[in-house]
Amino acid sequence: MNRNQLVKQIQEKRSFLCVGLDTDLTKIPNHLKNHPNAIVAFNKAIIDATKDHCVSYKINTAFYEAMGLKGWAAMEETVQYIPDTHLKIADAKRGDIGNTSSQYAKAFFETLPFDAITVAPYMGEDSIRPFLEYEHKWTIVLGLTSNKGAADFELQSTGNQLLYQKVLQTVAQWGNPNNLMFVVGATQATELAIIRQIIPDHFLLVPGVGFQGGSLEEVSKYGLNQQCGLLVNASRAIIYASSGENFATEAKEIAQQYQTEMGQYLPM
Ligand SMILES: O=c1ccn([C@@H]2O[C@H](COP(=O)(O)O)[C@@H](O)[C@H]2O)c(=O)[nH]1
Repeated sequence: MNRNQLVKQIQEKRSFLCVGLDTDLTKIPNHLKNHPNAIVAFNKAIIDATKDHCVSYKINTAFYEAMGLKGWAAMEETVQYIPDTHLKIADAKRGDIGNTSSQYAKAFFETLPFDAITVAPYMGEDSIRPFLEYEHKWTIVLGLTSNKGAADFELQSTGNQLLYQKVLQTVAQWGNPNNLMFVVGATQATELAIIRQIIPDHFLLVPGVGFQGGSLEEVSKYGLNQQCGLLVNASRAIIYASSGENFATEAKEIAQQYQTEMGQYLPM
């Protein structure tokens, strides 16, 4: 999916919501637990219920990898079920020496039909370059993450700027706003004004609203650009809105609430 297609989806739906499919067998409703393909059945119901209210789905691969072969199969079936109108993100946080990163890129962009993958920048340009070589695919680089540990390295000073700011400035030169995005946690909304000075045009993937307490209003105030430029992710707040048989209708309700609020903030 290219940038124009993504922006068109956002404009049509008046939503920049990304639903996170962090599906955990221990948390899905009891009536589904004995289903022979429980994770996929749950995910399909969530996708059917939320697809009119979001423009993207983010599969955090950890939840699937933890289940071994069955998990990979569930991930594959899930990503194939997501409509092509929606940006399909693998939240895999990969990155290694060049030839290994090439294999990661092949795994998520060719073997699996993801549009985007999250990548850690710590190993530098050659670890990210193989992902950027794919046309119409997105590399989403960790910038300023939502967790407390962001203070350990990302928020440390390196001369006249913070480490995460140096990452944004440097990595932005390796790609362009049509193939690169950055992760910025919603819990870091106050940094967004500075971030927009460094990377005014890039899309930002913003996790951390809902359970982690980030504010959609603050993120939108400081992070939106002329073409929206934001994908705000919520995982647990949507997929576990109810643990009963009504889980999908409750998930729809929460996704719709995010969509309505997002519509109020969108500039276009
Ligand atoms: O800085 C980061 C980077 C990634 N994540 C991931 O996003 C979701 C958030 O889930 P919620 O349930 O909405 O809190 C999850 O997959 C994280 O691994 C993040 O939270 N922060």
